[in-house]
Amino acid sequence: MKRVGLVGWRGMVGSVLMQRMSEENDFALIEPVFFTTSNVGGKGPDIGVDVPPLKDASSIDKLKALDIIISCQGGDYTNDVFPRLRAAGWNGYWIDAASALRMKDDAIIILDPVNLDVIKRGLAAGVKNYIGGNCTVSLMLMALGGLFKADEIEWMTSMTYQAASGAGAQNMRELLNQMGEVHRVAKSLLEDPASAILDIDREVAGILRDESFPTDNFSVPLAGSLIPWIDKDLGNGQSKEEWKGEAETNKILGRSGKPVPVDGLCVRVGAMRCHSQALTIKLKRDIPLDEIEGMLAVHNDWAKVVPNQRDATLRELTPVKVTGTLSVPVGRLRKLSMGNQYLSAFTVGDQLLWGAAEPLRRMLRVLLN
Ligand SMILES: NC(=O)C1=CN([C@@H]2O[C@H](COP(=O)(O)OP(=O)(O)OC[C@H]3O[C@@H](n4cnc5c(N)ncnc54)[C@H](OP(=O)(O)O)[C@@H]3O)[C@@H](O)[C@H]2O)C=CC1
Ligand SMILES: N[C@@H](CC(=O)OP(=O)(O)O)C(=O)O
Repeated sequence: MKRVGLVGWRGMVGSVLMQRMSEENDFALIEPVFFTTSNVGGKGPDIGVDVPPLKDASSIDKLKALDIIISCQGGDYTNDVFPRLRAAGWNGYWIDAASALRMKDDAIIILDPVNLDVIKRGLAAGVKNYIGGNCTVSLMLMALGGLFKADEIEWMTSMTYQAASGAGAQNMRELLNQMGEVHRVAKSLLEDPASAILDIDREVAGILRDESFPTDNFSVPLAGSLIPWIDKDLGNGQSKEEWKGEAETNKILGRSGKPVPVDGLCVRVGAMRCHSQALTIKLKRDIPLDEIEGMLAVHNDWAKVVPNQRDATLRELTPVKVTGTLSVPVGRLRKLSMGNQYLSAFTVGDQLLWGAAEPLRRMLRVLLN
């Protein structure tokens, strides 16, 4: 049995990974060894069987004894430990949720329903580093895999509506605290059916702009507002999150020639853990809509085409419907007035599942098989 080290298992992504590995019985196939950066000797997670006490995640000697390491600990940990581990001669497989190694030449971005061929070529060539993609990119590719596979996309823009969870657990808590504050100031007026809506609105705008409003994590209000910038400022007008769209999409697809241009605006909204995206796609040719729907529906088991009708859209194509599931619905499919090669689409996906944890556990399965 392979000895598999798990680092970062109690964080937000790590907890979702543990849950999925338990559901899929992955622990029965491996000898798991749990690590910590804060509680050496402490108790590991409850996975239905006894596990040894937590080991030190900074110990190169302990890590060297493993065949496979899965890290959800974050980029700082990867940047610190990974180079030292390789320098010490460790030749095992490194699977990581953090972005630190994603664009390195000796790493493959993993999303097996979309790029199992790229992963297999990497394994055959001796590549040892397998890194989860950016959540927005992975979810877009799960939804549009059929069109990318058929190489029918000339270019694409994506306008995102990204959930609080993408910024971390503390940010999810802060969003809820912000919502609570907004309700608190409006409560008495809301309870009075005769109160004027503009009075309510004035109270709400007042607290959103008040210095006491909880913004330690987001730095500005998200509840009752939105944040049209995610990740670093690259200095050229583009955010790093926006840059990932084209860079990671083309790397995941293993395209060596001309990249498919993918660009747009990434925006944080007050959803909890589902990212949504509005996509405008320029097709290479005029493909009938029913053929497009067919391509998307058959590409993988999780992409679900939602009919472009009001009721179906409200029922099936929202973060509330998708949260906590592996389903990646894609709808609002129609040809735009710019011409028959211009297609619109809207997709929603849980950014902690297909956006983070699921590609990691499936990579483990690929290695075990
Ligand atoms: N958040 C997201 O949506 C996504 C994140 N990622 C990447 O995954 C990595 C991990 O992200 P995320 O899971 O959000 O990180 P978390 O901050 O939730 O967890 C990271 C580590 O923080 C430590 N920690 C300290 N206090 C606590 C606490 N109260 N509860 C739980 N853990 C605690 C744990 O380490 P220890 O047990 O050793 O103390 C844990 O492993 C990052 O590199 C991120 O970029 C990738 C895709 C999406
Ligand atoms: N940046 C993403 C979450 C994330 O962790 O992305 P990455 O793995 O590319 O750093 C978001 O804010 O929604």
